[in-house]
Parts: sequence; structure tokens; C-alpha cells
Amino acid sequence: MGNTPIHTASRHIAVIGAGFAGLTAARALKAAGHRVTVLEARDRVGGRINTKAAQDGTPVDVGGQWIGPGQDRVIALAEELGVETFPSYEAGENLCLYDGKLMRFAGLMPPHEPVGLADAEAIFGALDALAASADAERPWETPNAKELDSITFEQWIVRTANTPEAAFWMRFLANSVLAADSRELSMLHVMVYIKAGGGLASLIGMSGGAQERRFTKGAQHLAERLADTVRDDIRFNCPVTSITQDGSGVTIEHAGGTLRADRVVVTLPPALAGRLRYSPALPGQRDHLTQRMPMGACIKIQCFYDTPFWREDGLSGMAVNQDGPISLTYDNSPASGQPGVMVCFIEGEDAKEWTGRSAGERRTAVLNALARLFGPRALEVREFIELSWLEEEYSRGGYAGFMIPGVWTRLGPALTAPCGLIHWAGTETASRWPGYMDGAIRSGERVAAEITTALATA
Ligand SMILES: Cc1cc2nc3c(=O)[nH]c(=O)nc-3n(C[C@H](O)[C@H](O)[C@H](O)COP(=O)(O)OP(=O)(O)OC[C@H]3O[C@@H](n4cnc5c(N)ncnc54)[C@H](O)[C@@H]3O)c2cc1C
Repeated sequence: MGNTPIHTASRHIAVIGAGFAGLTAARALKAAGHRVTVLEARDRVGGRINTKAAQDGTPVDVGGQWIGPGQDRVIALAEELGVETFPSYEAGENLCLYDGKLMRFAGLMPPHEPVGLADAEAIFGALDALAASADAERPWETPNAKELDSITFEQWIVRTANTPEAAFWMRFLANSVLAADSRELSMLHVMVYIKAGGGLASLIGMSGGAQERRFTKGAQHLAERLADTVRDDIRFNCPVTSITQDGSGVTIEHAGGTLRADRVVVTLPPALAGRLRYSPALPGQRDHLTQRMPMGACIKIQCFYDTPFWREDGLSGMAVNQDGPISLTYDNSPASGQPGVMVCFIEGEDAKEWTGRSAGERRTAVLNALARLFGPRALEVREFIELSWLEEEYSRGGYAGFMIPGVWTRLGPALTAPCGLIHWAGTETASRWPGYMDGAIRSGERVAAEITTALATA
């Protein structure tokens, strides 16, 4: 697993959550000779990964789905466990509906008028350069960290953008990459996130970027194969409610009873970790951190068609939509190209609004938006599958938790610092690819090494 094994007496480690972070931690701890018990609230593994089946059996990822270069840990895991991937479809031109005008374009930027186009390109460059100066391992040590952490991404946009086009693309970036509104995000957090994901091109690209490949049988396939390595140690339908530490171990209360262990790994996103009861109470800095790391907000929708009809028009299926409620679409058809599947995202403020509307209203609004982009054939949908992650009791949003201003510089170390016998993991704690499956896996590996070291020196 890439860690130097340190031999210690076997202990019992509890792991809360059977997403990629928890499963990876459990597997590594077991491999190091410990007994593990994974307590999972849901009746399945995967957490923010969830593959459902459409009526015709096509796998549909209602949660995370893409992987790309630089995400070495998830790629290595898929190879090791024999889980097949295929390249995302991206041939053809993209669409952008902006200022009431529908533009077709190749590459990253639509043909805005020259001043707006130049300014949009310049602000991407400025953000990328600033992000390169971030310290993703220790964000609070980034040059000018305090200043950058005292403003929102929106304040930086207002200062830096000279045209509405540049401001639009930056707000769109916040929505599409972090599922958050530019007014909520710490500027320092945006920089750290970009740096940790290898730069803007890496984050937003398809081939060569984070959207390059998908799992042939859905991302859940990888979670299931990983779970197979610790299957007998997972207890489902066991939402944890409290963790009590004493001199010799931890007592964990969950819906199925009580578990005693030597140490515990909590892999929940900080906002959910903050809802557990801890005795003794956690240090103030850790609690205030969890009070200030809200979840991103997104609704993921997939529309099924007999064929990917947009391909016949020379379109890739990728569209950016200023009018909402969907802000972004991609061709999400299976590798065979049949049926045609269009994935649409409602993110940030729009997701908060539209999660409260009826399913019927959402369906009508989504299909009307698709018809404006791709023409009336978009209305001939044969299946409509949506999931609002805001409504998921054991996620309460996605893609991930993020930092509002002031958190990284005042409370940052509390994100990963163990609290006695409690260790923290989860994608939010990763310094590479936080917010992604890869970050979750890295966090599971990091926490397993942390526990092995702690036990060796205890
Ligand atoms: C719509 C959407 C699209 C995404 N797209 C991508 C993508 O394309 N590529 C990518 O790499 N990433 C993507 N992500 C992000 C990715 O899914 C996550 O970063 C990753 O899966 C997080 O893994 P984790 O183990 O850290 O957390 P989680 O998967 O959230 O695991 C935490 C686990 O804890 C459980 N739990 C919660 N509360 C309790 C409790 N009280 N007691 C016990 N168990 C509990 C949960 O049920 C869950 O199983 C997306 C996420 C979403 C929501």
C-alpha cells in the first residue's frame, strides 16, 4: 500500500463510514495485522459513490464517476482490483448559452466578443498562477495566506474581472468544480483546491483532465471490489451517534448497539462528523472547524434517450448554460454509445433552491433547458434519473465539504490532528485531490499509516 510496515501488537480499530476513505483505511489496517470493524450507516458501501441501474440495466452513477491523470491512487486501485474503465465521449463541438446567445465552439472557450474573451482567458491564467503559489499540504503557510483567507472567491472575482464574461466563468468554475457559490468560498480554499488537483486544466479537462475516464460498470464496482477485501468486517445499517474515550479505548454507540475498540477512524465529511456526540467533548478548534465546513450542493440528473442524438449534429454533449437551472451537461452514454445518456448538474445556489421544488417542476425545467441547448429531441426522454445530494441523510451535500473564509488559517491543522484515540480521514482531509475519490483513498492510506505509527510509539 505504499507505506512502510511497522510491526505492532494487533489492536481493534473501528472505522466509521464505508466510502472509499473508510474501506481503504480498513483494508490497510487489516493488512498491518489489526482487527477492524467498519460501521456504515447505509445498507451499502460507496458513500458519495452510488451506481444504480436504468430500466434497461445501463449502470448510472448518481454520485461520483470520473477519474483522470494524476489521480494515481484510484487508478492503481482499479488496476489492482481489475476494474475496467473507458474514455469519456468528447468528440464534436461544445455549446454555451450566454447572454441569450447559443454558441458552438471547440476547445475551452466559446466565441465571446474579443474583449470579453481576452479577459476570460486572462482571469483563468491569473487564477492558475495564484493557485500555483498555494501550499496544499499546509495551506496556512501559503504566501499571504491570512489575506487570501480573509476574502471570498467572489471578492477576488470582483477585484480581478474587468468584463462580465470573466466574472461569469469564475462563478461557473466555483459552481461546476466545487459545487459551491463564489460568495461562500474562501479564496485561499479555491487556490488550495486547484493546486491539489494539479492546476485548472487538470481539474476542468476531459482527456488529460479529471473527467477523462469512467468505470465501465459504474464507480460502485470499484467500491464493491475494495469492500470484498474487508467484507466480513463491515456492519451495515449502523449509523453512529456517539464516541466516548476513556483511558483504554473508545466506546461507540450506533443504531445496532455498542462497539468497543482501541482506536477509531472517522471518515465522515466534517459537517457530519460535527453532528456526532463526543465524550469528553472535542477541543474547541476541532468543533469550530466542523461548524465552518459546509457541504457543496448539487443535484445530478441523467436523461436517457434511444440514441445520443446530439452526436449526429456534431455535438459533444458538453454544454454550459447561463440560464439555469442546469449549469453544465456532458454526454454520459455507456461505452457502447447506446442508449444516449445526458448528465446534467444543478449546483450551488440553484441546487439549494431546486432541491425544495417538486420532482415534476425539476423535470420540466431540466428538459426545457436541454431543449434550448440541444433542440426539441431533448424532450423525447425515455427515462429520467435524478438525485439531490442535499437530501441524502448520510452525505447532506456534495461533492465535498469546503472552507469558508478564515478557517484554513485559524483552524486548518484541526482538520487532520487526531483527538486522543480518534483519527480523521475522508476526502476533505487529503492534500492531493481533496473532493475526489482519489483524495478519499489517499486519506484512508494516510490515516492507516498514522495509526500504525501512533501504536508503535504509544
Ligand atoms: C454528485 C457527485 C458527483 C461527484 N463526482 C465525482 C467525480 O466525478 N470524480 C470523483 O473523483 N469524485 C466525485 N465526487 C466526489 C466523491 O464521490 C467523494 O470525494 C468521495 O466518494 C468521498 O469518499 P469518502 O470516503 O471521503 O466519503 P463518503 O463517500 O461520504 O463516505 C462516508 C461514509 O460514511 C457514512 N456515514 C455517514 N454518517 C454516518 C454515521 N453517522 N455513522 C456511520 N456511517 C456514516 C456514509 O454513508 C458514507 O458511506 C462526486 C460526489 C458527488 C456527490
